[in-house]
Amino acid sequence: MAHDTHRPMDYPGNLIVVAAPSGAGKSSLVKALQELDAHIHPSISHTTRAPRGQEKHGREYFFASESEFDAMVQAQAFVEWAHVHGKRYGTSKKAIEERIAQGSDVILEIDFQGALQIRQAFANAVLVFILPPGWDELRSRLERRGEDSAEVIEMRLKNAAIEMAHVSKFDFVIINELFERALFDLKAVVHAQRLKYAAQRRARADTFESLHIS
Ligand SMILES: Nc1ncnc2c1ncn2[C@@H]1O[C@H](COP(=O)(O)OP(=O)(O)OP(=O)(O)O)[C@@H](O)[C@H]1O
Ligand SMILES: Nc1nc2c(ncn2[C@@H]2O[C@H](COP(=O)(O)O)[C@@H](O)[C@H]2O)c(=O)[nH]1
Repeated sequence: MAHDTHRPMDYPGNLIVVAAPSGAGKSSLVKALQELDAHIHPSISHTTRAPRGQEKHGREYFFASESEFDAMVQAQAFVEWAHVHGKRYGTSKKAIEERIAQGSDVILEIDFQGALQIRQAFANAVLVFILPPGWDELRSRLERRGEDSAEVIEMRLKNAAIEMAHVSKFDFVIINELFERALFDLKAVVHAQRLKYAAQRRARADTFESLHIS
């Protein structure tokens, strides 16, 4: 939906994409991961939904009006964007490109549509899907969180079934039943991604060196 640019991914930083049905626990896991790992930086998305609770502009999201969001779409400012739960959400180029170009790892918490757009633009991004242990638990997490109306919770549960139908397109699936276990699994994915691409970048550097190309 966002754009059709395909680029070779040769930035020194890694992109980690985490998608999940609303309430599965991705924000909680990503926050815990960031506390353990100073090299991971969050991508702050833009959204047309209203702030809830203690959310602050520029911290959880950049809250945008429909016309501001339209202007960004027109200006091709997004690497991906999608309609999610009746609102629009998007990742700006600014949110990620500078960081990965400087060698930082950036983590995106986005829906499956956005995740698949990121894969088109950044072939080396790793896509992780977080599953809740079951429907009843997903509902009770949304209810216990207490941030959304009953109507919004129903819509999010309905959309969860659509999201879950795309799980096979992801590189890794983590079941967030025991929080610490799921966090351990997410850390393992990040480490594996770093090792994989560090090795590839080294191999490429060696190849260039042996060909005397700098
Ligand atoms: N393993 C877990 N066991 C029990 N509760 C959990 C677990 N993981 C997260 N939660 C709780 O479930 C609720 C939803 O979690 P969270 O807000 O992280 O979900 P989310 O996937 O980021 O949702 P959204 O996409 O709507 O932002 C929160 O109240 C959180 O504390
Ligand atoms: N495609 C994108 N999806 C996004 C982005 N940021 C968040 N999201 C998705 O929205 C839902 C709902 O979030 P909430 O904060 O309103 O609960 C979330 O589950 C993500 O899947 C984005 O930049 N692009």
